[in-house]
Amino acid sequence: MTASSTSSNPARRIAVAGASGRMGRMLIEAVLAADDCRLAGALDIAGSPALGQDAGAPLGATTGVPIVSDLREGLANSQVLIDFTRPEGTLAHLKVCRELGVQAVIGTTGFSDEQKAQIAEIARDIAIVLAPNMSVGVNVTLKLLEMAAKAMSTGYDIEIVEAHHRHKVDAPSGTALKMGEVIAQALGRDLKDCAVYAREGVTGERDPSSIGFATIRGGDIVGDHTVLFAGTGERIEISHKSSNRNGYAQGSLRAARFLAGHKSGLFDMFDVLGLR
Ligand SMILES: NC(=O)C1=CN([C@@H]2O[C@H](COP(=O)(O)OP(=O)(O)OC[C@H]3O[C@@H](n4cnc5c(N)ncnc54)[C@H](OP(=O)(O)O)[C@@H]3O)[C@@H](O)[C@H]2O)C=CC1
Ligand SMILES: O=C(O)C1=N[C@H](C(=O)O)C[C@H](O)C1
Repeated sequence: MTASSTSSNPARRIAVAGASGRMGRMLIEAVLAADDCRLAGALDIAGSPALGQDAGAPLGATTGVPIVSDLREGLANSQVLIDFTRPEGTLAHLKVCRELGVQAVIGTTGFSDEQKAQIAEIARDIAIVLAPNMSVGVNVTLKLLEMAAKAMSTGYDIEIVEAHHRHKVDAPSGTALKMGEVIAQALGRDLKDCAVYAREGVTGERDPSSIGFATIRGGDIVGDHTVLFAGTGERIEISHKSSNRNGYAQGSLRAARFLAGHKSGLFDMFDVLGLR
């Protein structure tokens, strides 16, 4: 939905955390371009050289919204925070969101189980969308994987290969892990018991119940994911490739619009896109 805002349907007031990051800049551009959204705050970490700049400066735009590190100041006028930062930053932001009653769309990846549990606890008070990949294409791919895994539950070895830019700090990607979880669940397995994250030396033969992961880091690759179902005499590859970051930003805005109808609860992009 990209309906223009009206007096009965006012624009969503959105703050962006990690405003000077790769996703932060993309999100600010997307918010400024959306008729039904308004940039209401921009946050970055203390010490960032971007602090004090107009949030639109990298785009050559003047928004009147400065990038600040004070969370209460950055969130004061906002209904939703869109956060693509680091796990510890996101958790700190969420605590203030809960205090102020600000909703959150979280794209950050690399959370520990304990950090995920903290997010779930905060979602008892505010509505949150948490997803390791906001793009429509990746979420449809997850549904395809669910179907493929059920149909190829025996006789096929499952390997997940992901490739990202040289700056990415977590591995495997949040999306690759989610793909693994979806496949494991479809097969009645627990990813914790069957994931193989590295192979080196004399590893022995492949355990047929395992789900393998391989990680590539290099250059400016935006985000590629391929799941291989390798059988005898045939193999199937299901791939998604992002060629820019706009799909992640547009998915985040859809999530921000979706949250308008919710007071509390933890949601993902299946909820936002009606894929559940
Ligand atoms: N869900 C999805 O669809 C997608 C998820 N991601 C995830 O989003 C996250 C960010 O990715 P990307 O934009 O490429 O990363 P960047 O490193 O380009 O940007 C991160 C931003 O967060 C800031 N930051 C770093 N640490 C903290 C902290 N502790 N508290 C507050 N702010 C902090 C950085 O500031 P500084 O540079 O000064 O350190 C920077 O502005 C990653 O976890 C990535 O995996 C990415 C793309 C899509
Ligand atoms: O860091 C990135 O760039 C991306 N991170 C997300 C992930 O870890 O899955 C999503 C996307 O692949 C880009």
